[in-house]
Amino acid sequence: MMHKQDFSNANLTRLGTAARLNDNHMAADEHALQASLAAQVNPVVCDYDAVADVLLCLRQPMVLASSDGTVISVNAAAAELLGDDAETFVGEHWPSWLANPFQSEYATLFASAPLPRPGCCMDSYQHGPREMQLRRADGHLLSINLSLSLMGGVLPVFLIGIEDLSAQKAEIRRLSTLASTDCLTGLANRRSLTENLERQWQQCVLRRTPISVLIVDVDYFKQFNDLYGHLKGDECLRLIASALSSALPSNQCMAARFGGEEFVLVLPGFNAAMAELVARQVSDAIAAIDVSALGLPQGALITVSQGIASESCGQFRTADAMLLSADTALYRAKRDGRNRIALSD
Ligand SMILES: Nc1nc2c(ncn2[C@@H]2O[C@H](COP(=O)(O)OP(=O)(O)OP(=O)(O)O)[C@@H](O)[C@H]2O)c(=O)[nH]1
Repeated sequence: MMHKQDFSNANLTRLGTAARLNDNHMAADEHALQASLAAQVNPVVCDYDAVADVLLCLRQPMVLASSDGTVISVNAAAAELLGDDAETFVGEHWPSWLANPFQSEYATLFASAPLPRPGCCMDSYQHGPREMQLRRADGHLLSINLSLSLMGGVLPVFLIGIEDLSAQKAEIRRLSTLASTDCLTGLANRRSLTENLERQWQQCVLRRTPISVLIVDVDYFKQFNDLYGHLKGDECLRLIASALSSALPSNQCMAARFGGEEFVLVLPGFNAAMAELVARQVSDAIAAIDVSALGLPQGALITVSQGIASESCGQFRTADAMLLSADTALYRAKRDGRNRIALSD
């Protein structure tokens, strides 16, 4: 994975020594470039020995690299993050640790020129945290923030600060799942439904493809609760949710809990006839629920009523209008006796 450079000073973790050795071989124009660089960055000549010592003491993952990107020193925290002993990484070209596009960006920046190139934007060489991915020694990708600091002086070096973002990312994922999921059934919640429906609506209108919504409402659910108790009612809603998921015809379609004992299916690309077929599959999946698994007597029935509305040639001006029309159709299905499917006019 790592691109090892022939770094002849690899064992010279004392930067002062490295600086002196390199300094002897430096061409006159490189001196000139360094001088101009030092003037831009920090005119004070750095004590590299002290820098290296401080770096090793820091608890934050830090790497010290020469101006061509070769790693000179890795502290214990950085080694742990990279996934191997610190010495393993000395001599490597640090941009090779990164996933693209940052690997290419930094590799180009640091590979050819022994110094930061004159005229190149200084922000490329020193910047605050930038989010990217780093490949650990075991191949796993890690989300990180990388900060780059250029220390100008006799021999410019780079301090690379790394912050592991995995825990933060995992927490964001957890919270975002919580914010979009209905906690009882595990389906998408109403907030997520509203966002998804609006997005799908916009896309379908733009592509001139149909879109349908299906509202599914459990019949006589108050009676169910009264007869078998609220907890059984909760279990029943979970089984219904799983039946709805199983009836979804594609990954683009979504099942959500609208509220109470009401659910909505969003069917992008589906016209009225196709949506009706899905509604029939929903009825079949609900009829197939094993009531004995709920501890209900044989013969106990769970049924749903469904209302469908479809947009294919400008019937509705908004997604909400389509949803309202599906609700009106659902009301008709209830009024006409329940356990049936009604299409909007
Ligand atoms: N167990 C349980 N019951 C719920 C939940 N949310 C809503 N309900 C119940 O669902 C029932 C809905 O009753 P109604 O609106 O009268 O509807 P219904 O009895 O299904 O009658 P129709 O829809 O006309 O067939 C109420 O008794 C609510 O308490 C829930 O999360 N769990």
